[in-house]
Amino acid sequence: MAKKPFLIGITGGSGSGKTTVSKALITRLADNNPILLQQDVYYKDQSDKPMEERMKTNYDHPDSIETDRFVADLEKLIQKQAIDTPVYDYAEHTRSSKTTHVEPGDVIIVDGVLLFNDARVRDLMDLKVYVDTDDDIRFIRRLQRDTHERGRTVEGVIEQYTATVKPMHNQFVEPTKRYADIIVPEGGGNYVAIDMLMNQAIAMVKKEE
Ligand SMILES: Nc1ncnc2c1ncn2[C@@H]1O[C@H](COP(=O)(O)OP(=O)(O)O)[C@@H](O)[C@H]1O
Ligand SMILES: Nc1ccn([C@@H]2O[C@H](COP(=O)(O)O)[C@@H](O)[C@H]2O)c(=O)n1
Repeated sequence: MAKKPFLIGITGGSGSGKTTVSKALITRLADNNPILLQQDVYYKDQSDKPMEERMKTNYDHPDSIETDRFVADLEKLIQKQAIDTPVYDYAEHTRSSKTTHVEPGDVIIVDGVLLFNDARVRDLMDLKVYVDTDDDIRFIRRLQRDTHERGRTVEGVIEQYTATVKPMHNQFVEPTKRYADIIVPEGGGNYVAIDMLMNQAIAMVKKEE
């Protein structure tokens, strides 16, 4: 029987450094067949809605994610089956018509802002990590990233952050810190924590062999 993959879930507020940590782990675990799955690609399709309506969606509420499909895909990867994930377009606030084919791996790294919100998702994780970065640093990073990479204006980022991102963070993200096995301060720059996570993943993969 194929060995069970080791699943690491990485959550934390928007701009905390989840993706940076996840990608650093993928690089360090290159010899252990790692794959990355981002919860963001499971934001619900809104292609049937006009842009004006899409811009009003609360993307920091758990209802904005297609969690049933996300759970089903995670379960398939754990059973060593390949999946086809949606591709998300932040500038258009919806999915593109493409999909990404993902082959199963021995280490599965999953990152997402609302990752520990659903008990079904939490229960699939072997190691749960919360990246903990100050709100003001997260906001500055988000402002820079969203204006450079996600097609947003400065005014739009500030408005969205105040209206939904911050209140939903306090309601749905920060409280899930209590589910974490490990809390990583400052994210991407914390090489000690990233190396510890890498060593734990390698040890668990070897144990399963
Ligand atoms: N330690 C760091 N120092 C400076 N910039 C960082 C650091 N970690 C992440 N960033 C930058 O901040 C932005 C958000 O980081 P990212 O890893 O995408 O966060 P998240 O996935 O939690 O939203 C990115 O542009 C990234 O390059
Ligand atoms: N159409 C969308 C979809 C999501 N967002 C924001 O993305 C954030 C999560 O991604 P991070 O990489 O920052 O963790 C989340 O806070 C949503 O507000 C968006 O702006 N537009």
